[in-house]
Amino acid sequence: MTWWDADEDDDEDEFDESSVRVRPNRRGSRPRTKVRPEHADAVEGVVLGVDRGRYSVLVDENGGDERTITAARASELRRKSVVTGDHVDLVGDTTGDAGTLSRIVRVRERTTLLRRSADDTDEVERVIVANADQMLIVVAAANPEPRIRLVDRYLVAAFDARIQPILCLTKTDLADPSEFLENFAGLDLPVIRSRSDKMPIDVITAELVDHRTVFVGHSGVGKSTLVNALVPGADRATGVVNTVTGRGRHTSSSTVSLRLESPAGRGWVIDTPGVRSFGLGHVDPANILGAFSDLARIAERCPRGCTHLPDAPDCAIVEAVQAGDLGDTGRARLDSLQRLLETFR
Ligand SMILES: Nc1nc2c(ncn2[C@@H]2O[C@H](COP(=O)(O)OP(=O)(O)OP(=O)(O)O)[C@@H](O)[C@H]2O)c(=O)[nH]1
Ligand SMILES: [Zn+2]
Repeated sequence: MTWWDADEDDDEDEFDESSVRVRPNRRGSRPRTKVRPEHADAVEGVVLGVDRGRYSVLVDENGGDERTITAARASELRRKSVVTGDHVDLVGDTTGDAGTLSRIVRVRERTTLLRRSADDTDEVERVIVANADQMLIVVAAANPEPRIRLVDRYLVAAFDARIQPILCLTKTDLADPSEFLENFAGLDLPVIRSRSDKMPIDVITAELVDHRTVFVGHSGVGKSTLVNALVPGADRATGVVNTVTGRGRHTSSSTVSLRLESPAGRGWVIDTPGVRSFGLGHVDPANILGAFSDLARIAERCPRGCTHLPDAPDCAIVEAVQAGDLGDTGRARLDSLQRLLETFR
C-alpha cells in the first residue's frame, strides 16, 4: 500500500468511526512505533468532493487566499473515512498549483454525520456527508407521485443525524400538494413549494444562506433542475467543469459541494446523486423523539424502555393525548412521531 488509498469514490470502503472505536486496542500486544509527527504546520480545509481517491479541498474559505487543492489520504488516517464536508488538516504542497498533491493527515471532529446502514443492496454502512446542518428533501407533487413513506425515511435519517430537514415540493404546476402536506403538519418542518416555470429562487436561497444543506431526492423529482437554478454553472446533468471543485467529471455516485452565491449571502449545496435511499438500521429512537422536544419532555414520565407506539403500556405521551391535554396539534405530533418510529422498527 502506498501512502494514500486509491478509493474509487467517497461511497467506497467507508467506516463509521464509532465502529472503529469499538475495535480492540491492539497497542498492548504490539511494540510501540515511533511517535507520529504532529504536523503543527498543517493547513485546515474543507472537503468539497471525492473522486477516485483524490479529494478536492477548499482552503481559506472566503479569505483572501482561498484556493481549491487536490489531496490524497495519508496512511496515518488508517481506516478513518474522509467524506464531503469534512474539516481536514493538510500537509505537503498546499499551494493548489496545477499538478500539486497535498496529504490529508487529520479529520476534525464532525458536528453531524449523515450515514446509511447496510441494506439489501449494500452490506456495509456508508458515511454520506459530514457537517451538514440542513437536509433539503426534494419531492415532486406529481410525476413521480409523492410517497409519505419515502419522506418519512428521509426525515428519520435527518433527525437521527441531528440535521434540520426542509421539505421542498417541486412540480407544483402539475398538482396541488396540500393534501400530501397534511401528513407532515405535526412536524416542525419548513415547507417550500417550487415549480420550474416560476422557480422561487429567493425563497429557497433564503433557507440556504449560511447553511450547508444536503439535497436528497429520488430520480426524476427535479433535483437537478433545482440545483442548476440555484447554482448557475453547476450543470449537474451534463457534468461540465465545476467552478468550485475544478473537476470536469463526477461519477453518478459521488457527492459534491456547490457554492451558493446570492445577494443575501453564501451557502453550500451538497448534492448526493448516488443516494437513492437510506438504510435505517443504525437509527436510535431517542434521536427521533429528541426532534419532538415537546413530546420528549412528557416522555420523561414514560416507563423505562417505552416505545411510545400505540400499544405501549402506560406511555405518558399516549395518555396525555388521550386525555386531550395536548389538543389536536399534540395528537398530530404523536401520529407523526409514531409513524417515524414505525419506519425503522
Ligand atoms: N412540470 C414540471 N416539470 C419539472 C419541474 N422540475 C423538473 N421538471 C422536469 O422533470 C424531469 C426531471 O427533472 P430533473 O431535474 O432531471 O430531475 P432529477 O431529480 O435531477 O432526476 P435525476 O436526474 O434522474 O436524478 C425533467 O424533464 C424536468 O424538466 C417542475 O417544477 N415542473
Ligand atoms: Zn412513551
